[in-house]
Amino acid sequence: MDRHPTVEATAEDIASMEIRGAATIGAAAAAALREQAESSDAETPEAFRAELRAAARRLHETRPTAVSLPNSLRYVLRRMDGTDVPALRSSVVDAATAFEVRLDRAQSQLGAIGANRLQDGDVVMTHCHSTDALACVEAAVEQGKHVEAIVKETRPRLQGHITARQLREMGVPVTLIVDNAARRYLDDADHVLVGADAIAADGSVINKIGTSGLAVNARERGVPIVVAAQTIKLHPATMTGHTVEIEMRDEREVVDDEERATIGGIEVENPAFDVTPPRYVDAIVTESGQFPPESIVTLMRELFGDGVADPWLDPEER
Ligand SMILES: O=P(O)(O)OC[C@H]1O[C@H](OP(=O)(O)O)[C@H](O)[C@@H]1O
Repeated sequence: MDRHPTVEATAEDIASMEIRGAATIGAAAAAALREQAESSDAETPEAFRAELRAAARRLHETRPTAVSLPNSLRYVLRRMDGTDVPALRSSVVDAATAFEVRLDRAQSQLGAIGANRLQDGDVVMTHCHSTDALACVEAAVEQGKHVEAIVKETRPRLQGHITARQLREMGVPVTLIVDNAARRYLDDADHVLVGADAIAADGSVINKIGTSGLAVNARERGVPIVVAAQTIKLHPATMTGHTVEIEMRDEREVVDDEERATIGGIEVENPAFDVTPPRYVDAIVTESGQFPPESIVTLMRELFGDGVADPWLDPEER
């Protein structure tokens, strides 16, 4: 069997952002590997392993920035073990399921830790849509705290609308603003609360484009910047000096072809993420506790000290 249709569909949905958000992408990738394993008709262990690696490669090539995707694939493929196909299959199924359970548990632990930073009556300003960041607000609300939110709409994909909807479902009063209004409304905010697609070893935060400008403005206004990021957002390759690739997305997300033609010959750039240096970040909240950005490398060494091989590559390519 070649790639399972679910792998292909998941890959397409990640690329088109039908499936989006770093944690959600990681969970979807693990589920797709499980589907591939469950339906595999490989007759030899080698064929099974090759199939799983091919599926992981397809998922890996979809979006380059959120490290939860390779961390998810790594988690599952490293646990692929056995001398026959049934054993290999069940190791992959178990690993994918364990990964999903871990994600859920990590997010609720992180939420409880992040909620401690929020006081009754606080106002948070959000950027984009982060399930990790929202877990902090949800836990605070469940503790009985009244929290309000100023939600940046987040051009060009308007993920702020998802954030606004989910906050309303929690009963949180929401003020939606355009991105350009953020500085004006920072005076009304007690925290900037964002997620992350990747955290580098020096504590830099790679998150939705606009995060770094927001952080600089928040620092100037004296508003603390909190990043909610479970440990699958830690980018192990940055420990050895690799940089994080910033995804450039389709120009038509910024301006459609018709409008562009009326403007005349212009260049359009659409980076999906930017890098916020650690000096603009007050705390990174993970399921293992909260850290000043500069000390996140200690946690990274603990979690990824055993190396960061890419198990989706064929053995001869590694
Ligand atoms: O894992 P959670 O916290 O849900 O999301 C983390 C981050 O993923 C999103 O990226 P995109 O919308 O997929 O480009 C945002 O940048 C968000 O902060």
